[in-house]
Amino acid sequence: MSVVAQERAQMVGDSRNVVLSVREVTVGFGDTVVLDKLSLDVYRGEILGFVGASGAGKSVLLRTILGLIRKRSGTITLLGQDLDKANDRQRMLVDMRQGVLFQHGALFSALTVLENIQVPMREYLDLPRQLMDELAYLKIELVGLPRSAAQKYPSELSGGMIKRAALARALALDPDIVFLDEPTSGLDPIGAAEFDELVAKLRDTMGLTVYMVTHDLDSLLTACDRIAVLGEKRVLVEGTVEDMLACDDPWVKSYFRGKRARQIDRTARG
Ligand SMILES: Nc1ncnc2c1ncn2[C@@H]1O[C@H](COP(=O)(O)OP(=O)(O)OP(=O)(O)O)[C@@H](O)[C@H]1O
Repeated sequence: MSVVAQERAQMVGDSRNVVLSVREVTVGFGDTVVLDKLSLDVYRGEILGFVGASGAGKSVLLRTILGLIRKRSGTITLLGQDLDKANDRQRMLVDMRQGVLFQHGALFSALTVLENIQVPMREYLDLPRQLMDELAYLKIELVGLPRSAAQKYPSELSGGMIKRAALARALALDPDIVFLDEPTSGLDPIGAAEFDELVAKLRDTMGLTVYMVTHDLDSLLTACDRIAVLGEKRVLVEGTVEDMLACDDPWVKSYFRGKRARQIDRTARG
C-alpha cells in the first residue's frame, strides 16, 4: 500500500479496510467447476495483481464479482454490501462506486472519446451538458490524454490511447475501486510501464483501490502492492513478491523465478 493510502487508511482508524471480500465462492458451468470455494480480500488503497495460468478462471471470477456470471455458492461483499442481499437501489449505488476497464478497452466505436466517458454519467447522473463536458475533459486530462483526443473516435486512437480513454471512462464517476482486465496487454513495454505509472499515480492521488487481472510480470513486480495467484480453482498464494518467490508451487515458481522475472528484477535493482 502506498504511503498516502496508508495514511488515509489510518485516518479512518483501520489500516486493513476491506473493499472487496470474496468468501468461499464456487462457480461452474454444467459439470465443470471453475472456482471452488475461492476466498480473496482486497484492501482499500492497494493495487492487487491477480494472476494465474491461462484458463484458470481469472475472467470468470471478475465477471462473477461484476454480477455477469451467477455463482453457485459463497458470498461477495463489495464496498460493504453483500451483493446477494442488495436491492436494486443498493446495487446501483455499488455500481456507481466501481469502474471497469475491460480487456481491449471495449469503447463504443460509434461514440467519440468524450461521449464514451459520458456514458456512465448519462446512465447514473442527471447533469447539464456543459457540466458533463467539463467533467469528461477533467478525466481526459487525468489519464494523460491531450484535449484533442476528446473528439476522436476509438478507431482514430493508438492502443495506448484506447487504454487511457477506457480508463477515463472507468473513472467517470470517481469510483472507489476499479477493475482492470489485462490493462497492458497489446502495449509495448514503454507504453505498458507508463500505464502502470498512471495507475499508481491515480491510486496515490485519488486513494483508488485497484483490482488488476494481468499476465504482465512487469506490472506485477513493479506496480502491484500485493499479488494473488489463481490455481487449482482457488487462490493458491497471495502476498508480496517475496511471498511469491518463497512459494513452492511449481507454476508460481516457474512464473516468478523464470528467466523473464530475473531480468525484470535485475533491471529494477539497477
Ligand atoms: N460462459 C462459459 N461457459 C462455459 N465455460 C466457460 C464460460 N466462461 C468461461 N468458461 C470456462 O472457464 C474456464 C476459465 O476461463 P477464464 O476465461 O476465466 O480463464 P482465464 O484465467 O481468464 O484465462 P486467460 O488468462 O486465458 O484469459 C475456461 O475453461 C473456460 O472455458
